[in-house]
Amino acid sequence: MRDCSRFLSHVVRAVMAGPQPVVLSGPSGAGKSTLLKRLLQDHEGVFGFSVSHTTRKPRPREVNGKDYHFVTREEMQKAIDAGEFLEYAEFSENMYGTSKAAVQTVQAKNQICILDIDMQGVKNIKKSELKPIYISIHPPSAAVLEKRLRGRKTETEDSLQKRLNAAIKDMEISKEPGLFDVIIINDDLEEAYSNLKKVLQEEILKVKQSKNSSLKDSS
Ligand SMILES: Nc1nc2c(ncn2[C@@H]2O[C@H](COP(=O)(O)OP(=O)(O)O)[C@@H](O)[C@H]2O)c(=O)[nH]1
Ligand SMILES: Nc1ncnc2c1ncn2[C@@H]1O[C@H](COP(=O)(O)OP(=O)(O)O)[C@@H](O)[C@H]1O
Repeated sequence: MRDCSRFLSHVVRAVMAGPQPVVLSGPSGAGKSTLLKRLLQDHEGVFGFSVSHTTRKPRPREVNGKDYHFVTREEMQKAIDAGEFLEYAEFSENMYGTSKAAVQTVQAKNQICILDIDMQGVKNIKKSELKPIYISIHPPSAAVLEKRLRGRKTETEDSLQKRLNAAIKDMEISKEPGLFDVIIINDDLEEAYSNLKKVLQEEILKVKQSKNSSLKDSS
């Protein structure tokens, strides 16, 4: 009986939490933002981006509250100390973190929550209750990654080198069995996007069906 109620409480929690979240990881410059922006645009109302906090400076065209919550190190540390973060990490001399509120905001809308996080974030989320689908986006080679990062024109030589060093380490770690559910090579963008959609097809369908049935219920 106790087992049964425990099982039911798991089910209730799973239903209340909404669709299964998605973690997109992979080296800086692999194409995570490009792919996820497209996913969000093409599936309006299905996906919601978990807006992280960071201490790095905004890039041109980045919007506070949409791309990131841009904060000072003091503000971020205070919020971490107050237990407001699901995970956080130091990357290339800046802090990054997923607040509990960022994920809850998306889940409250019954959308698939997408987290764009680094490898330390992946390892910490593994210890949490979130249970997402783990996807790693890889470039076809280190040389292509460097070319793309340089082409993006967002980095100084110093931050570019830090990203490339982290990339080499992270791509090795991501081959660890069981760490990622899927690794997608982003060589041709169309092909990578189509592979990403295939992996998420089932969850997309579930969200669309649940939205349709709640529309019918309310009419
Ligand atoms: N752990 C963790 N990593 C994050 C978070 N937000 C972003 N990142 C990662 O931080 C790294 C740097 O991100 P960013 O400065 O936007 O550079 P970009 O990846 O080169 O566009 C990337 O690997 C992101 O996936 C977060 O909330 N938590
Ligand atoms: N398949 C691809 N082919 C060529 N360029 C790409 C491809 N995917 C992404 N890019 C470019 O590479 C750069 C890095 O992509 P971005 O999405 O910013 O990576 P990330 O978010 O993983 O750091 C951007 O300038 C983007 O336009």
